[in-house]
Amino acid sequence: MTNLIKFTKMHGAGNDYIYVNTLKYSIDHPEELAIKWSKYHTGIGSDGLVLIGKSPIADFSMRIFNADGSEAMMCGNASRCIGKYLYDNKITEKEDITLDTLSGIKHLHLAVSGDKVSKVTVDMGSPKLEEVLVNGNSENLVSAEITVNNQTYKATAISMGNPHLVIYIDDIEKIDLPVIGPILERHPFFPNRVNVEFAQKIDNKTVRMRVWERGSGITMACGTGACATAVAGSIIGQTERDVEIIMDGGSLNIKWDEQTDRVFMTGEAVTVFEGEITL
Ligand SMILES: N[C@H](CCC[C@H](N)C(=O)O)C(=O)O
Repeated sequence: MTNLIKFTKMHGAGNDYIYVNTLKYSIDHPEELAIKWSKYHTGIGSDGLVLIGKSPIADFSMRIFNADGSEAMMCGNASRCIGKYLYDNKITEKEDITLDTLSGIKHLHLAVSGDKVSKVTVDMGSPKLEEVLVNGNSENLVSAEITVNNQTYKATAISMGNPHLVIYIDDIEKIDLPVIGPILERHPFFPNRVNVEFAQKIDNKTVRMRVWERGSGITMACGTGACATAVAGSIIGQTERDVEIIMDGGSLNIKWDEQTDRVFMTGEAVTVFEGEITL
């Protein structure tokens, strides 16, 4: 029996995922499908697979699988796209939605124009300094030295529900991301691997950032990575708390609220196409 699954390809600032509504189509081996469907030549082509589902504690749930099949705890760009998916497809009429994720419940606020969502703001919660393992001891990295390929960088490790290593440098063009990204992703400090962001301050409110994502490699953008970049920039005194993060595929506004300690991410969400694929 063939089993046809309807999917939607969406992106946020160029970070593209395949979205499946599991309220209608059940998916029991997402790890395998994320690998197969993410391939650009033989699959649909994406940075990973996102499952939208129901939740006993929130309006909806999100699960996200990287292109290598590993499951991520949180995804900023996917959470915005889910807001658009739910509203544009008339699955909800709410403009404020709660989303159950592996890193807790996130709140989405939709900006609607006509009958479609144009932008989404996500309350990404409070950032934490990510604990890393240095010589067997748990430590925080704040502008701390990390050496790869005989080059020493100043790095800050932040958790936005998932782990990020943010490195501010003077000239982002000098970084050979395909070479250094995978080495840092698997640096011994991070036994569970890490998402890697290289950032260059343009001014106090603007940062250029490129990302190597754990499990997916170079992506055009990363929502949690943009949040981590803004938080790290503010902690090490490079930037203000309200910044524009410019990535290869577009930019996101990140506000780290002083009163509540919560990070708010705002940006676009775009539907690219819909299709059907056989399981
Ligand atoms: N692209 C996502 C993050 C995926 C994170 C994933 N690569 C991991 O933590 O393993 C974002 O927009 O936040």
